[in-house]
Amino acid sequence: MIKLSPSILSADFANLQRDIAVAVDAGAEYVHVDCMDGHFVPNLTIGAPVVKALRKATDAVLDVHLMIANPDQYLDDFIKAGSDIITVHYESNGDTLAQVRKIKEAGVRACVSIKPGTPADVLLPLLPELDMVLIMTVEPGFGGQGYIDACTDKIRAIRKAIDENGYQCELEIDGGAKLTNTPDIVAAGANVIVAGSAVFGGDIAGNVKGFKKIFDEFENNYFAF
Ligand SMILES: O=C(CO)[C@H](O)[C@H](O)COP(=O)(O)O
Repeated sequence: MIKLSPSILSADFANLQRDIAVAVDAGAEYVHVDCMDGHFVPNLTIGAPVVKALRKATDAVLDVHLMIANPDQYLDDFIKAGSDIITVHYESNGDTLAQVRKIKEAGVRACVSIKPGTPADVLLPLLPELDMVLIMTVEPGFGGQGYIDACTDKIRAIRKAIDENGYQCELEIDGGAKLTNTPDIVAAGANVIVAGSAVFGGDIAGNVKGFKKIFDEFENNYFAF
């Protein structure tokens, strides 16, 4: 199943509960929470206290993306805050596999992300243990950037590895997804689409429904054969 994970980085920060409710009521499966520390990326956004507040504000699946230099320092906080999925970056400090295992032992789904300049191969040894993998399709840090086309080959490579080995691992992409390029992104093999500006810029419910329509069309064609 193809899922939408609206990135609240582009939502109204004074009305997160409202904007999340509109997106979820319109059919979004996950809610993507971009946590940035001003070190791993040149932007400072959301910390564990806000995730904790969001946990009280919604029953939606909180898909928490840690763009932080030192996950080991903060993993406990994000686990206790009520994250459903936690993504750590392969490029962050520490032992990525140990971080994945810690997340899973806490009963939280674990995901590892790579930046656009990191080859997909680094994920291959991790895939058997992952609930999800996240291919960044923009340089992490800011919403509203253009999709980097060169990342599509990485989506294809990871989809092939997941399918050939029968791994139970979702494949998420993050950055620059619009209604126009999403058909190609899902055709390449992504099954969780993060979209920020394309969801929260304008009519939130209408935008979510636009993505869902594309997903439905793809699934109907795909399963028709
Ligand atoms: O992680 C992010 C930036 O680091 C954002 O989630 C991502 O860029 C989504 O925003 P948009 O859909 O507007 O590109």
